[in-house]
Amino acid sequence: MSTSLSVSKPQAAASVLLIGGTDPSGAGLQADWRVVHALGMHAYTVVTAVTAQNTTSVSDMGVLGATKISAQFQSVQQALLREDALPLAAIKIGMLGDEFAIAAVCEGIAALQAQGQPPRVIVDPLIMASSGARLLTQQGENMLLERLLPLADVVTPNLNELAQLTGMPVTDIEEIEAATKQLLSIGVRSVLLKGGHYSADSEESSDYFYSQELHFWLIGKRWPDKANVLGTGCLLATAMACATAQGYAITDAIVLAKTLVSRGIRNAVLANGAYQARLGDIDPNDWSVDYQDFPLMTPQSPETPRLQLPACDSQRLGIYPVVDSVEWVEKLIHCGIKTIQLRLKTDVENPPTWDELDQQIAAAVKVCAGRNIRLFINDHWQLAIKHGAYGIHLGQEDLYDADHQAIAASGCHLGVSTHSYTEVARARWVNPSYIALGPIYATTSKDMPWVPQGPAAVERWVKLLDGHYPLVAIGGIDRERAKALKPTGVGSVAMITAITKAEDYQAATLELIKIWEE
Ligand SMILES: Cc1ncc(COP(=O)(O)OP(=O)(O)O)c(N)n1
Ligand SMILES: Cc1ncsc1CCOP(=O)(O)O
Repeated sequence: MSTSLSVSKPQAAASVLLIGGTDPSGAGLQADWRVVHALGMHAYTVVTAVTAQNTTSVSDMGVLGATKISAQFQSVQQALLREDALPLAAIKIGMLGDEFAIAAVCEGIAALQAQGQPPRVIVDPLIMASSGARLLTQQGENMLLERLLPLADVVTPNLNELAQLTGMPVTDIEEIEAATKQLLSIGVRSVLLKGGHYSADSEESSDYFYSQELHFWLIGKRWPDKANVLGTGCLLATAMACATAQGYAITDAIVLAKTLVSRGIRNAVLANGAYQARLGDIDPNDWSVDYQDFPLMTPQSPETPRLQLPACDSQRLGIYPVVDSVEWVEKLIHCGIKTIQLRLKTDVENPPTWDELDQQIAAAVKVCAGRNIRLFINDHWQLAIKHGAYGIHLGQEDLYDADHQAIAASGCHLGVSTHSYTEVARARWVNPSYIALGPIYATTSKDMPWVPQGPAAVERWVKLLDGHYPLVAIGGIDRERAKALKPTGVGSVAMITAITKAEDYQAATLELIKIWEE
């Protein structure tokens, strides 16, 4: 899996545009609207079709003419010209009905794109209702492929729609992956296949994402007592649109949306013969993400068994210096440090030989031996295993190049860096011994594309992950910031500068330990 993930940049309030058909039983635009409302956002709507349906049949359906659809787009355009308008940051497209509606929608989108910052476009390509009735004409299907899908940032078919759009079989994982790739060949930028790996006896519901740069499976818990919940496809695509409108990168938007769908299904209630998703109260700042709804992400088949890495002896790893020599390891354990990382970064001009790395790692392990020190080795997992270090710390890129089976078999602990919802979902797949969260504050020790997350984010991560993994906050942490982070409940703070560049490293270390243990 490529690691070139885009970076989320939270942005000021923005609006979304919902385009689709109405459904009196609660899916369609009505479901879309509930998501936007639950997230405290503003939605414009363009109605393309009015349906009369319930859970068993579609009894009537009328697609609006192109003039009526265009007139609605013009109203939205005018509203967006107002000075107090919330900028349009995302468009979600659901039911379209026929080729004339699609043509009107394509023109409307082009006009909106020309008017301001182009919004992200998420298309849920509805072709059939679950009752089997067509929601899009055959001509419309051709136009969807030719004109609309190439405008989308993400297309979210279900299995039937993927088969219908590609004409390919989708009965197993290989076929699913091949059909998803095929959609890209007609100009689609990325595909999120909903429920791509699903069987009645599976405990999981897995979606598959594919783009030029990245592919992954997203594995969520299934709620078997809540079967066929209405409108979950609408919910997923709309939640993705809302998240991108809030500044989340596409992959973070997908993780958040999957979480919201799981929450909706878990809390679904039976009404008029069908389960209706219930979102309940949601805090738009953290989407009220609950651990039981949070998915795992992996480039491997969802059938691959998950690793079991050893748990750390404590959920609270304390003050955690990250240092670049054996000498530093020795000096700091004499100050009372119990968790430490040897981070031997390769100097491009003068790279150390394998033997030099081997000697330093062997020496660091020896210094810590018999002292109850958690010594993590950054990056060089083979040497950490060879010398029996307590643990290995890997970033996301190194994580996917490393031999997970070998690490798990070695008994070494594993810490993993994360910077976003996506990376936490990826880290969860390998079941690490701890999760590092960064950068919390701006750092001068490393160039990073990520926006510093701040202490409020640490609080959110603790709320989500505490008790499941020990957590380590890193990035720009000094004495005052350690004090500020303590009330978040995070069990550990890691730092380079505050210790290794301190005028008096011993005083600085003792002070940090005191603050943390007080
Ligand atoms: C405790 C801890 N957290 C994060 C990092 C960063 O690791 P990584 O993403 O691998 O980046 P580099 O350290 O390799 O630059 C860390 N080292 N320790
Ligand atoms: C390696 C790393 N990963 C995230 S922030 C960081 C650097 C932390 O260094 P400092 O404590 O000097 O900001």
